[in-house]
Amino acid sequence: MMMITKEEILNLIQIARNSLVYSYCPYSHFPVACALLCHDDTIYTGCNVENAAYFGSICAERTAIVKAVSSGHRKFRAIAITSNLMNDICAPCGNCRQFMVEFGKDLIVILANHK
Ligand SMILES: O=c1ccn([C@H]2C[C@H](O)[C@@H](CO)O2)c(=O)[nH]1
Ligand SMILES: [Zn+2]
Repeated sequence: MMMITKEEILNLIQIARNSLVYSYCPYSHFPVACALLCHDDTIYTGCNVENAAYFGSICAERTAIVKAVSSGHRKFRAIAITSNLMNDICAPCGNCRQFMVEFGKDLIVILANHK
């Protein structure tokens, strides 16, 4: 079983929250961001990047995974996902869940509200 410390969790959530400002979401007006912790402790951030062809939009989670994989990382420990919702969490879509499980079934998924 993969382990993660409380400090690592809080750090990932903070980094994800800090990346919300980069979200490009002129169509949904729903900013989502995340922080992906690699096996070697490298962290990649991601945000949703939308497109006028809405189904061409990419979610925050896949942005981070694609950044990491295209930089040589394939083993991940955890991902923290957040949005601008003060009192609710944002759950990853099916496409992103498929992307996550592709690289390991024991990824720790942290869903955080906005501070
Ligand atoms: O877990 C999620 C859920 C939604 N979105 C994005 C996709 C789209 O840009 C917007 C509205 O669904 O939020 C993400 O990035 N991650
Ligand atoms: Zn998604």
